[in-house]
Amino acid sequence: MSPIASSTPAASAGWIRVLRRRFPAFESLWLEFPDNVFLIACDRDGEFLLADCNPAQQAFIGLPAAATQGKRVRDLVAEPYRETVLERYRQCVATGKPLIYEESGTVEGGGAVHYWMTLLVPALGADGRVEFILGVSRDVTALHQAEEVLRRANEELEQRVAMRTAELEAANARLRQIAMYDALTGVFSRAHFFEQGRDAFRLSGERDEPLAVLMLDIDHFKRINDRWGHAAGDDVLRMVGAKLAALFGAGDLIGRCGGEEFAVILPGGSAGQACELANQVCEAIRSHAFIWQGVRIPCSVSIGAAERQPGDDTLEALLHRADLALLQVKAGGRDGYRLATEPAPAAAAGLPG
Ligand SMILES: Nc1nc2c(ncn2[C@@H]2O[C@H](COP(=O)(O)OP(=O)(O)OP(=O)(O)O)[C@@H](O)[C@H]2O)c(=O)[nH]1
Repeated sequence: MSPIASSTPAASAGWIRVLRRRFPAFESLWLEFPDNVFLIACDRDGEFLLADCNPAQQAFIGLPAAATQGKRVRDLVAEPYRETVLERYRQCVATGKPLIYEESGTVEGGGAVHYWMTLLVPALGADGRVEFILGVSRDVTALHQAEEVLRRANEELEQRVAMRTAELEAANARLRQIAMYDALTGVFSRAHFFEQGRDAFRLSGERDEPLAVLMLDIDHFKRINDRWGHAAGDDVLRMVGAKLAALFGAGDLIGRCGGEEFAVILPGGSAGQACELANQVCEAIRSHAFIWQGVRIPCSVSIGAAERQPGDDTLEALLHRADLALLQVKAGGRDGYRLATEPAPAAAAGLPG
C-alpha cells in the first residue's frame, strides 16, 4: 500500500519530509528540481489543501512555507484563475487518472501572469478515493510569449501577403484591361477583337446562325494628320470609336485593327442588317460636326460589309472579303459602303479555266 495513499494530508506532508531525510537523492531532487512540485491533499468536503511544495513552487508563491502549508488552494490562487485550477483538481479526482494541461495564472496578491504545463497524478487511498494529487508544473511563459510573437508575426505576414495579392490582382486586372481595349478609342484591341471574333465565328458555325462583318477605314486620314496635326487625327479616331460604340449593340464586337482601320462583327447579323448599319455609320460620321481649333474638319469613312457564306472557312477569310469591298468603295470615291460578293465555291475555285 502506498504510504501516500494511506496518509492524512498532514501525515503525507510529513511523509515527504521523511523521504527527504532518508534518501539524500530525493532530498536533492526536491530541492534542485527546476519545475514546481506540489502535493495537494483532497479532503472529503471537496476542499484542496497545499500539503507541501518544493522550493521552486515556494519561490513562485512568494510566501514562507509556514504560511502556505496546509492552506486551502482557493486562498492561494488569485482570481480569475482560481476556479480553473480547482476544476482541474476536481477533474483529476473524478477520473482518478493523470491529467496534463496548459494553464495560466498568478498567485494571490498579484504578479505577472505565468503559463504552465502541468501534470497531475492522483494518489488513491485504501477506499479507492483520490486522497492526494502530486503535481508538477513547468513554467512555459517564455515559450508562450515566443509563440505569441510568432503568431503576431504570422498574422502580420498573412495581412501583408493578402494586401500584396490584392495589389497584384488589381494590377493584373488593369493589365488585362489594357490588353483588351485600345487606349485611344476605347474599342477592343486588335488581339482581343480577333480572340473574341474567332469564338463568335465558331459559334455561328456550330449553331448555323448568320454572322456579318464590317471593315471600316477613315477617308483621307493622312491629310487630316498632315494638315491639322497628329492630335487632331487622334481626336478623329476617338470620335469614330465613340460613334461605333453608340451605334452597335452589346453583343457586337468592335475592334481597332490598325491605324485608322476598324472592324465590327455582328453575331446573328445578316447582309441586310450589316448594310443598314454601315449606312448609319457613314451618315453619323459624315454629319458629325467635328470641330478642331474652331474649324470644322469634314470626316467620312468607307465600309465594306460581308455576310458569312458557306465558303468562308475562317473569320479572316470573311474579313478579307469585306476588305475587298472596302477597297472598291475607296476606288469608287469613298464615303459609303458596299456589300462583298459571295466567295467562289471551293471546288470551282480550284479548277483551272
Ligand atoms: N493621328 C494618328 N494617325 C495615325 C494613327 N495610326 C495611323 N495613323 C496615320 O493614319 C494615316 C493613314 O494613311 P493612309 O493609309 O495613307 O490612308 P488615308 O490617308 O486615310 O487614305 P485613304 O485610306 O485612301 O482614304 C497615316 O498618316 C498614319 O500615320 C494614330 O494612332 N493616330
